[in-house]
Amino acid sequence: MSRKKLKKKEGIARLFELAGAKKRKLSLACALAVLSSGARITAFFTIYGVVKELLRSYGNPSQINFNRIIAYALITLAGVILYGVTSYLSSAIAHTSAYDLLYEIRMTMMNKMSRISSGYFTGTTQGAIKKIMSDDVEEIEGFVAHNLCDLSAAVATPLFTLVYLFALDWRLALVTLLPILISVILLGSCLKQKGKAELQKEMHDSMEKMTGTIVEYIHGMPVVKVFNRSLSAFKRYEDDLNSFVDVVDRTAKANAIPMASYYAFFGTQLLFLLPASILLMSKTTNYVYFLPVVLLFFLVGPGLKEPMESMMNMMIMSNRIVESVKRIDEVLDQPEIKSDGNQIPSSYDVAFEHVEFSYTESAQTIDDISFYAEQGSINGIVGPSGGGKSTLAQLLLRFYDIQKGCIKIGGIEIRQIPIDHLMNIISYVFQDSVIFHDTVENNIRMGNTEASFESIQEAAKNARIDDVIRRLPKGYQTVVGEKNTYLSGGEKQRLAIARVFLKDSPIVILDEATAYADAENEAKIQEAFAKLSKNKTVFIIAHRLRTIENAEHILVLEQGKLNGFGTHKQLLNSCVLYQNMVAANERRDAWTIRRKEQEAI
Ligand SMILES: Nc1ncnc2c1ncn2[C@@H]1O[C@H](COP(=O)(O)OP(=O)(O)OP(=O)(O)O)[C@@H](O)[C@H]1O
Repeated sequence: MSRKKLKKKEGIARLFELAGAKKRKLSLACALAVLSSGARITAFFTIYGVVKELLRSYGNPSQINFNRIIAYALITLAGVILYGVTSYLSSAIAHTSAYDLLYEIRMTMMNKMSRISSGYFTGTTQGAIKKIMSDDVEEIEGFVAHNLCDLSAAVATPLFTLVYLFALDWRLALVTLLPILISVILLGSCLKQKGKAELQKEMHDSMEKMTGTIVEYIHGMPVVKVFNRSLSAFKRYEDDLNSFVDVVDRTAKANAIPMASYYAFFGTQLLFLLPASILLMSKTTNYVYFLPVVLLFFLVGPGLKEPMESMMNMMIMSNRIVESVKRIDEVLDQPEIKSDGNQIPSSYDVAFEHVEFSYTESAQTIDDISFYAEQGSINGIVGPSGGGKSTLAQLLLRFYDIQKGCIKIGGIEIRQIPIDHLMNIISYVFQDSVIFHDTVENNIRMGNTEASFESIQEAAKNARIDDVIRRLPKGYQTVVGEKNTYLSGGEKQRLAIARVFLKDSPIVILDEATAYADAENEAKIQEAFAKLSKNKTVFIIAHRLRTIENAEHILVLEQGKLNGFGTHKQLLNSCVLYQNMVAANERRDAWTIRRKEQEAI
């Protein structure tokens, strides 16, 4: 499917496109629904045939053609059976297709999200994505499972009926159609009303905002509790809820008059049919032909109300899913991080050449940075908070694309390296390691899905976490976060280091965590990391300068600029900022020692 082609389609047409290979199944369900609607109305016409036959032989029963009546009875029976079978099959296929579609859309979106720039996933978009992935996709699933086939049937039933009625008597058919036409025009004007699409969009925006606030409220619950801000945090949710109620209220008001007139006209066929039939009857000479026709119109005319009504409801529903499909497309249309070439580096030295990057137009986060790190070297990145350390490291992984300069690995510009390969040759241990709600084994296996259990254990031993895992209730099969099996921050980081051992990539980035700085854990992380660093190009974002004293190079970053570059010794002689940082570190260590001495007295 070409993206160009996808962009042109909207609503139901786009839904079929999203269904991919499953769209044939979906079309089959709709075709069966149309067939079932045809079968459903057969009885009306066979009854008409029987009445006509009986009237033709009125006063002379011997003239009745019983074979014809039996044929009508058999057609009616066949219609009933066909209706039962086709409507069952249509509903069953629609339900399975709906779940297939749900799966397809969610997988396409998950896939897409793994290729979108990290810059897209800010606080606000997280709530929106949650709404799209759950609410909008569910709405589409509901529409496909319950409404799409009904819509096909609702269109087909009145269509079949009207064609037949026109064939019988075009004048009465026109009279039957008149109130329906008036209602449809009223409803059409209601749906196409100026500002209707905006109102629909406003409703979705408002729901998105509400979901975002709930997600943020739940994520921030510990902070809310500690600062006793439950009421004010809840107030924001209440405000969002109120604006949602306001949009719903305005939508209801905008619909009130057209919808009321629509319902008033709908189903008034008898009002029109009665005078028209009396008029036509007064002019006919052939009662035997005309009476069953009038009877059929009286029988079928008001019956048109039900399928037409569901058709209108379906149209309103399909109008709603247009917005849901649009929102899914907004995510699917996000630009992807793509590689411009297919070059594979054969060595793993890293070079930054006049690199510039900013998140926003107002501030330069990385400002003209150049440095060279040899293959197998250990490189510390230090500097005041907010200086751009994490950003610099993330640029190597193309979490964001730089605006000026270039970054090379093994002499190849990283844009020229296939993105999957780039991810394979770099490992990143984040400050706050993300551990998934899964077994410990599977959490480590993320580093290499093909790995044997023995190599997973080996990686855990190297990361100094094997003993902790063994103490868990089910060892490596324990699901993290379930039944009170939690890991501490430091343990989580060691589990993340185990992943990196298993991945065994030639370039490693460690974002050192300050939060888990107890002596025992720090020593364990250092031990694990020293082992991991052998023969790899390593970047350590360090908060404790001790960690990187022996590094080949230390980059000192301040407000996005490279303030100093060299070894610990070189920087002590040449970089004032580094000297100050070392002095501050020493004061902190001395204070810690003094405090320990006081505690010991
Ligand atoms: N996703 C983002 N969008 C906009 N600005 C951001 C984003 N992430 C970071 N920044 C800003 O970029 C600057 C550098 O942040 P970065 O996290 O790289 O600094 P850091 O040196 O790693 O800080 P710390 O030592 O506190 O972790 C900061 O001013 C920060 O506010």
